[in-house]
Amino acid sequence: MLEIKDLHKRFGDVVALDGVSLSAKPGEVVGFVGANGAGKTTTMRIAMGVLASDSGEIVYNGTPLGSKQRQRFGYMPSERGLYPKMKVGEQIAYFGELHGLDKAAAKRSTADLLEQLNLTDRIGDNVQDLSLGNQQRVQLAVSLVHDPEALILDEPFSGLDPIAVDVMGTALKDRAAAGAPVIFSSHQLDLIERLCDSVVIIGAGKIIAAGGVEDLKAREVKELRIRVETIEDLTDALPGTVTRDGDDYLVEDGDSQEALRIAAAAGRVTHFAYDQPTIAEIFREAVTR
Ligand SMILES: Nc1ncnc2c1ncn2[C@@H]1O[C@H](COP(=O)(O)OP(=O)(O)OP(=O)(O)O)[C@@H](O)[C@H]1O
Repeated sequence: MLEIKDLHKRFGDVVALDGVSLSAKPGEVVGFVGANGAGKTTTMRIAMGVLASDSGEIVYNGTPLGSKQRQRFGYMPSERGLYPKMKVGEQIAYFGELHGLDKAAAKRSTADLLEQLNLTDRIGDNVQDLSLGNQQRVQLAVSLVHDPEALILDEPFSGLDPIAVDVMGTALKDRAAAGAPVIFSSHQLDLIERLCDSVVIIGAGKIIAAGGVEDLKAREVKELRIRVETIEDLTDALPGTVTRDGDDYLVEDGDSQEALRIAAAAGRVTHFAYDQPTIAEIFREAVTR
């Protein structure tokens, strides 16, 4: 388990982090979201030892995270960090060796990743000759080449086309399925909803909401949505405050069993469930609270 505990960080007068804590269990994919300047990059840099905190600690499997263990982590920094004039294959293998793989293992892992990321035919190209999206795939390969125990990725999906998003998403899910805790930041909340087990929302250096994706959604259920095959208008008949959304009835503050009885008496009920908010709605609600 990777635990980021009570981080504080100032840059001069700017309080960047004011008691930030979050954690990821083995196999858990955690989405880290927040407005621009909220503190995501600062948190991830501190977790990876690139930046020192003023206070707080990073704990991995019960003990403070040391540099040797960090070497076994995979990290995608926001500023990226590829050598533009180095060939794709050589570059990925080079980073593998830097993280402790022998030459043969680094080569093998590079070939596997290039295939997984649909980059095999670019193996001999200089990184600078690739599109930005493909450079990002190489960056992901660099962070995965040593079969990392944990992943910390700063906006790995920014600027990717939908196919590349799927490739990247699958790569992250595979790594989590192999037992790695995965934390990544993103502004693409639909992706967070699709890929993550948990979400942590940061606002102005503080955690403002956190929890399992399903739990967060269930906690803030909205209206009861009813679809019924009938030519009758049930707006006045249904209990509580009733509004229409297309052919659907949205019932707020009404007794659900009574609503079901009335709907079923009018016709065949084809949908009867509480609407759940999207992660994007939960985020907007949390940051404006
Ligand atoms: N090196 C630095 N020097 C001074 N201030 C900094 C530095 N790095 C970050 N900050 C400030 O710390 C705060 C948090 O920034 P951070 O980059 O962590 O936010 P973020 O959530 O990653 O934002 P974004 O979504 O825009 O990438 C901001 O107010 C930022 O201006």
